[in-house]
Amino acid sequence: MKIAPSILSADFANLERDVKLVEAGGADYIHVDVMDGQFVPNITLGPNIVSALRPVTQLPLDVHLMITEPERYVENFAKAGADIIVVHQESTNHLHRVLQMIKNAGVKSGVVINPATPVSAIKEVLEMVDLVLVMTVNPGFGGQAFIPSCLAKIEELSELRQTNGYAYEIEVDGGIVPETATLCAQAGADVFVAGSYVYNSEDPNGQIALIRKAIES
Ligand SMILES: O=C(CO)[C@@H](O)[C@H](O)COP(=O)(O)O
Ligand SMILES: [Fe+2]
Repeated sequence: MKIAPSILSADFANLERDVKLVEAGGADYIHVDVMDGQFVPNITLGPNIVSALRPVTQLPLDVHLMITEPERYVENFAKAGADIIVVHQESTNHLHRVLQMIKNAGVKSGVVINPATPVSAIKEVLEMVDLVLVMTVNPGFGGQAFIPSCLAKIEELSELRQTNGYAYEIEVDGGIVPETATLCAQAGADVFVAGSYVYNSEDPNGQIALIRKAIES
């Protein structure tokens, strides 16, 4: 079970401090939300922030691309120091090609589906990815409420993994707090992204410990 704090809710004027803080508190990945103002109605950061963060942490950088036609930028993010690059099924006409590009760049690849997208839409690429991300909110913003209908997709992905011997991790992102993390863990999730729950607190590492307790109990 892994916890991936999302820096979307960190203090952008103190990113180094906020990344080092959660690393010391037992985070497993640093989740980096990249938004382009087109695929989603918000703009965040680009490869230059990933390269600035690379030397400040030993943790894998889990880069969630919410951008149209990610094939235009995956190589830039790989060069910047991303360890895992995750692309939306809905963002490209060439999902297989972009996943191959990520692999060829020497980086782990992930595919992500929005709440309205079924698992069947990514069936053909499940054997080639290292991670499948199930959005449990509509992408674009932190602090939204968890959408319970997404749990069935986590169960489906968990069953498909077991039946076919696939190797992907199942990550969940959006509205993760101890209660929803427990439901996702029961459904088969392994990686838990949490932004506002961790960073909108006086004690981010206390919040990480509470999620850890919920998913490991
Ligand atoms: O990808 C996204 C939002 O699009 C996330 O990674 C958010 O950062 C999650 O925020 P919380 O729901 O945990 O506040
Ligand atoms: Fe994300």
